[in-house]
Amino acid sequence: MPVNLPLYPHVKIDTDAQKLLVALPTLESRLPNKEPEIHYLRRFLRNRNLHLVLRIYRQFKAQAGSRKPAADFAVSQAADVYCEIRYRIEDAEVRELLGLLSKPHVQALLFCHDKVACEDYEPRFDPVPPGTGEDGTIVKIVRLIKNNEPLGATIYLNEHTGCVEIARVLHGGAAHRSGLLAAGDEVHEINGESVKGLEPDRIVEMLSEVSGSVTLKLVPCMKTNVGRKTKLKMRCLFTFDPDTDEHIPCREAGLAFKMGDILEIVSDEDPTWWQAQRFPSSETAPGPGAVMSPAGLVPSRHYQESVEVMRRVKLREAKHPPLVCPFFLGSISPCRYSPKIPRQKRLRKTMYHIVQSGVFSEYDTDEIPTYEEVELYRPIHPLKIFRPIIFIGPPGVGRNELKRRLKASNPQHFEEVVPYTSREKRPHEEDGKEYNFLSREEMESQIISQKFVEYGEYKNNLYGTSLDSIKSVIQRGKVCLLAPHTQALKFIRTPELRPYIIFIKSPSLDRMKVTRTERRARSTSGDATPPLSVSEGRQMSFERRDSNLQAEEMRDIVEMSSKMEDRYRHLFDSVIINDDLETAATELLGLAARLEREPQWVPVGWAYS
Ligand SMILES: Nc1ncnc2c1ncn2[C@@H]1O[C@H](COP(=O)(O)OP(=O)(O)OP(=O)(O)O)[C@@H](O)[C@H]1O
Repeated sequence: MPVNLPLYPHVKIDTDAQKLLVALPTLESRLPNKEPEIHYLRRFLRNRNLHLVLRIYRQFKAQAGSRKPAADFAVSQAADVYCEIRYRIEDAEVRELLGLLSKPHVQALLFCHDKVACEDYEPRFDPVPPGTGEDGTIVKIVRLIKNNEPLGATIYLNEHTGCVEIARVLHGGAAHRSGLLAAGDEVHEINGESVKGLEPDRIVEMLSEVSGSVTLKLVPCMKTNVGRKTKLKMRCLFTFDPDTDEHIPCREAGLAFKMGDILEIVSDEDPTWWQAQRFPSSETAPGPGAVMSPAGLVPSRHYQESVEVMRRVKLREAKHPPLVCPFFLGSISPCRYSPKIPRQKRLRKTMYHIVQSGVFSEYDTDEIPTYEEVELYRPIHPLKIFRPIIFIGPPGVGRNELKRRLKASNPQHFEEVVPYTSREKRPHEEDGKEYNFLSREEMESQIISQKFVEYGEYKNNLYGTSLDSIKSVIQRGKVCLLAPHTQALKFIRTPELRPYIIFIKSPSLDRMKVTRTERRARSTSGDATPPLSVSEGRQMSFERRDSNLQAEEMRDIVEMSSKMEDRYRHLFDSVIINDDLETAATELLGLAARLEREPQWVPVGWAYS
C-alpha cells in the first residue's frame, strides 16, 4: 500500500525510512497491541526530525574518511590555554577568548568533539541472545541503559503462574520512555541470570544493583486490552507521603504530594494505585514549558477513602474505647454513649452562628476529601466577569479589615454585597445602601425558597445575604467581596459564581497579642457587636465596638483558626496569615491582581459554564 509522506520542503525524504513506512502494514498482524504501536511507528517514521538526523548521519558517514580529528584532547588543551592566558586580561582579544572558553556551551562542544574523536559511543551492546525460550515460547529481549535513575517499573509475583511479572510501567520513567516493557510481561532473566523462583524483593535488589546496560528476557504479555489511560487533572485534597504508607507496593515509586498540589493522573488502570505526575506549582497554572515531575504511584480515590475511614474509626475508638461489660464479657457499642460535646468557653454574640449554631456544620463532615477534578480557567477581560473573592476565617481574625483594605485600593472595581434585614429602617438609612429592607414575612419566604446564602437572627430581626445580590455585583463587572460564614460555602462554591476562597488564618498566639495590642484591635464579641459580619465597614459608623480584643478572645481565635483550617482546608484556594496587617494586605492585593490575569485551576465544569 503506498504511503504518502507529508511534504517537508527543505528535507530530503530518507529512502530507508520510506521503505520501513511502506512495510508497516505487513507488521500489523504480528503485533499484539497493534493499533497504538503501528500509530506510534508511523508517526515516528514520518517525523521531520528523524529525516533530518538521518540526513546528517549519511553526510557524516560519507565524509568520515576524509575528516580525521586533529586531536582527541580538545578539553585539556583548552584548559591549558585558559591557564596560560588568564592573567593577561589587559589585552581585549585575550579577554574575549577567556570569555569564550568559560562558556558552558563551548566546553560541552569541546567535550563532544573529544568523545567523537575517541569514537567513545555509548552504549556498547553485547550480541543479542536468541528470541525464543527453550520450550519454543516467544520471548522478548529488552535492553535498557540504566543510569542513576530507577527503571520506572514495579513487579509482583503472579500467584497463579508463579512468575514474576511487570505490575506497572511508570509513565515518563526509563522503562516507559523505552516503550519496550508492558504491564503483564513475565520476567525470566536479568543479564543472563535466571530469576525463576526468586522473591520479588530479591529481583528488585538485583535490578537496583546493576548499572549501565541491563538485558531482560521477558515473555511478552499478549493481552491486547491494556486498560484505560487517563489524563485527568486533579487537585489533591489531602497530603500523601509514600514513606509513611505501609501498603504501597513499591515505596521508591511513590509520588509524594501535599494538599493543593495539582496532579495529572496518567493511568488509573490499577484500582488501588494510580500513576500521576505533579505540576510544578499549585499556585499558578502551568505555562507552556512547565516541567512535570516523573510519574509515580499515588493512592487511588477509592483506596484513600478506605484509608481515611479506617483512620477515623481508629481515632473514634481511641477517644471512646469500646467498654467491656463485666457481666456479659462483651463489648458495648460506643454508639450508645453520646460523647459530651465541649461547649465553647465563651459564647460569641456575633450574628453568624446562624440557625445551626457552632462553627462546624454538617457540611462536608461525611464527605472524605480525596481528589477534585480540575481544569484550567483563563480570565477573560473583555467579558468583565470576575471571580468573587470570599474571605473565610474565625470571627475577629481580620477578614473585614482586609476586605476593607482591598476595596479601598480600587473602590470602583471591588464591591461588597448589601445585606438584607427585616429590622426597621432608621431615619439616616437609605434602602439599598446600608441594607436592603424587607418585611419579616418576605424575608422568611425568601429564606425558605433558598434565596439566601446565609442568614440569621439578632435581637428578633433577620439578616441575610442573598444569592441574587452576589450575582448582581458580578454581572455589573465588579469583583464581589464577601466574608461569609463557612456554612455559606456550600451555596457559594458553585460553577455559576466560581468564587476564589481565601482563608484568613491567625498567626501564633504570641504574634496575635503583639499585633492586636499594637493596633488596639477591637473586640467582635459583646453586646455592642454589629449583627452582621457582612459589610462590616458600612456598619462601623452605626454600631459601636467598645472594647479592645481580650487575651481570651485571641486564644479562641487562634484555636478556631486551626480547627477551621483542619476541617475546610481543601476548599480554600489560598491562605493568608494575618500577622502584620500591612504585609497581609499587600499579599491580598497581589493575589487579587494575579487572579485577574493568570490562568487558574478550578473544579471541572467551572471554566466554561
Ligand atoms: N493584622 C492585624 N493586626 C492588628 N489588628 C488587626 C489585624 N487584622 C485585623 N485587626 C483588627 O482586629 C479587629 C477585628 O478585625 P475584623 O473586624 O476585620 O475581624 P473579622 O474577622 O472581620 O471578624 P468579625 O466578622 O467578627 O468582625 C479590628 O479592630 C481590626 O482592625
